[in-house]
Amino acid sequence: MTGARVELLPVAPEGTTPVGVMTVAGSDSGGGAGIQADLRTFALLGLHGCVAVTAVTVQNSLGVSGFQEIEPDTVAAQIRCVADDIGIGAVKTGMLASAPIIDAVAAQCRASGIGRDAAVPLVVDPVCASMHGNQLLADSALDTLRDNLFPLATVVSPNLDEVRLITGIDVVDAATQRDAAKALHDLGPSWALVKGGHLRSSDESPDLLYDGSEFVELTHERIDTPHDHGAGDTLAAAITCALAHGYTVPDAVAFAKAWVTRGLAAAYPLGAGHGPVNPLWRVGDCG
Ligand SMILES: Nc1ncnc2c1ncn2[C@@H]1O[C@H](COP(=O)(O)OP(=O)(O)O)[C@@H](O)[C@H]1O
Ligand SMILES: Cc1ncc(COP(=O)(O)OP(=O)(O)O)c(N)n1
Repeated sequence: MTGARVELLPVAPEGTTPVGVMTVAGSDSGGGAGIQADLRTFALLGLHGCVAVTAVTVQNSLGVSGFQEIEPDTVAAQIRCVADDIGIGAVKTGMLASAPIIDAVAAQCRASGIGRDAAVPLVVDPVCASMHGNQLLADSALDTLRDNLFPLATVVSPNLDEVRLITGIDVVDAATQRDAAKALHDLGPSWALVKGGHLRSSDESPDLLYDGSEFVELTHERIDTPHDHGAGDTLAAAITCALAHGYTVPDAVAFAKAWVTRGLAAAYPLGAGHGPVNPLWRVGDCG
């Protein structure tokens, strides 16, 4: 399957330093989601990707069979040492696993000038579970996520399962998607993005962005594929790249939506389960 042409981000000339971005997320041993998906998108969009590992998952195309968390101080130290030396244009969070890790990340973001009211935009993708339903965030961490991290975010990007856990709203149509965007925005981020990938009732995959006054509807045709592992990570990683290049949030999300749709059109089977969204089409495009 081939996809539509996608607008790309500026690439630094050889030998010059690309714009830097950071992901604060878990490792996926199967390479489909988490840090591995983020770094693929960062690299293929021409950015320098830095990493703060929060957890190491034992995962393949069939699901997550376990994970080991990283010490909260070590997570914060990774952010600090990168921010102090390399500098970053935007930061994304993914799997944060526990309340102590969220607290450490939020405190370090405040200290390093990362967040909605600071110089460096923060994209919070509130990963709660894998696509197979394996839990990736402790239940006890939901309050911490809502109270300590959401108010720091430039944009939050939950899927519909995460919306239900965070706001209690069951999104089933455009009206409830708006209700959810308002409830998420009330938690403090500059923008709330309610992803509609799990709304399977139409030929489209409608996402809704809201900043407290303006709703922006972003929709693309639904790609008919079971290989959508890492779609949320890929979208949030591309938003992060575009923000680092100075895009506004609506423009960054529109760019990222086109990027993830193209990756879904190029998705490939892997193992016995769900294959990943595939930004590797870019490699062929370059050749
Ligand atoms: N089959 C699909 N076709 C087109 N876009 C999709 C499809 N599935 C998901 N998306 C898009 O991919 C992004 C991630 O979507 P979603 O599946 O809702 O989140 P998550 O991967 O976090 O569960 C969103 O922009 C969504 O609209
Ligand atoms: C380490 C890690 N981070 C995030 C995820 C979530 O990805 P996925 O299972 O594809 O679910 P979506 O959020 O994309 O629906 C993961 N599995 N592992």
